[in-house]
Amino acid sequence: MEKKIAVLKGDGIGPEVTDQALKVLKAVEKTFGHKFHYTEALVGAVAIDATGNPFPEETLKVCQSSDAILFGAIGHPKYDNDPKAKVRPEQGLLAMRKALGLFANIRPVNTYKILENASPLRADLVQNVDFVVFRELTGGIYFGTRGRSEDGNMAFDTCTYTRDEILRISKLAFESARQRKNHVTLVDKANVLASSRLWREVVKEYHAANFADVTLDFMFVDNAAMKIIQQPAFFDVVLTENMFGDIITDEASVITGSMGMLPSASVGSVVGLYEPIHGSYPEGAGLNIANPNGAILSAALLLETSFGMVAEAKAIRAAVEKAMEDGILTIDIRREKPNSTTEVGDYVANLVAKGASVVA
Ligand SMILES: NC(=O)C1=CN([C@@H]2O[C@H](COP(=O)(O)OP(=O)(O)OC[C@H]3O[C@@H](n4cnc5c(N)ncnc54)[C@H](O)[C@@H]3O)[C@@H](O)[C@H]2O)C=CC1
Ligand SMILES: CC(C)CC(=O)C(=O)O
Ligand SMILES: [Mg+2]
Repeated sequence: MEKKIAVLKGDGIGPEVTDQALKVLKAVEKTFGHKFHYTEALVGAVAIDATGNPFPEETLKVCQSSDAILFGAIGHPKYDNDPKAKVRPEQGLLAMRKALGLFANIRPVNTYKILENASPLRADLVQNVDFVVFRELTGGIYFGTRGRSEDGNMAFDTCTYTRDEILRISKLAFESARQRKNHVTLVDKANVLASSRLWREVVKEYHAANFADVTLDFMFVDNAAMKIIQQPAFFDVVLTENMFGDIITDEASVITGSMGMLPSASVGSVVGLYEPIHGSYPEGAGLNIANPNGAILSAALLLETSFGMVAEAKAIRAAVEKAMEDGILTIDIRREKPNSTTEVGDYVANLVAKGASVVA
């Protein structure tokens, strides 16, 4: 049966990188004999401009009636630079995650031999880095009560978590560890925060009762930020709350050579959403310079996770790697004679179109 994909390109470089992922999905359709149906919908600043709402009802409906969602990025400097803006693109992103129940954001961090020299870290530290961050996505400080005093001199944000919110993502992280190196690190700030102490308590109990065969350790987030640079190969599965996961995955992305390389899958009970971890990179928008690999690899995650198309996902990943080995690299990776966003998309799509056997 024809699979339905909602396409939410968003703002800035979002449309440019999503277009490359779409090219690659179309190549998959051809090569593997599938038929996908794409429906575009608005989110972010473009949605505010068109409707006044960063996540319009119509977009929610499109998402709910799709089998998977491909998302670009949102965000625009006209809102970033206006602290008094009443409606912001980011509200659309958060509303979408909440409305679709996307409680787990899964961000794989793996390095490529060909990119070892693009990393700010020494090659010996980068080798064999392969970990995955399970970031809680619909709780914590991004969703807590916030406010500002009437005189404007005080502001607050609150971080809350419930036992159930911690349990459901912990289950996914431990299950993933069993398929990997059997090692989970809970990253928190339990020496200071009550919410982190609840995370520790719940994860410890849950581990002992259900996943005692998995190695579990605990690390304060400031230490984790250091360890990701000092010894990134230490990590296998990182389990953490919303804001810590947001911050440490941007940090981790540069180990691979560029922020533009990392894909992610957001899952819950309704429909999966797939997006590169980066934002709308406004300075790069319209210049055809952004690295589309994070978006393309997000399409691979979509096929694998939402459609169970493992060979197709493998073909995309192999094509991305082969393109880089063939020297097809955007300016974030190679400053001399870089390739454009569209050149990378065309090259990867071509490799996939040449046939699964060529690249798999
Ligand atoms: N999921 C989303 O839609 C996200 C949206 N944002 C929004 O994006 C806007 C810009 O935020 P920033 O903090 O500048 O984060 P950003 O992720 O957009 O860009 C940070 C830096 O990363 C690099 N970069 C990002 N994507 C790249 C790509 N595909 N290829 C090459 N280099 C890339 C660029 O050097 C850029 O200056 C803001 O409005 C922010 O709120 C930020 C993060 C996530
Ligand atoms: C609006 C932010 C929470 C988006 C972000 O930085 C992310 O999801 O990585
Ligand atoms: Mg982020």
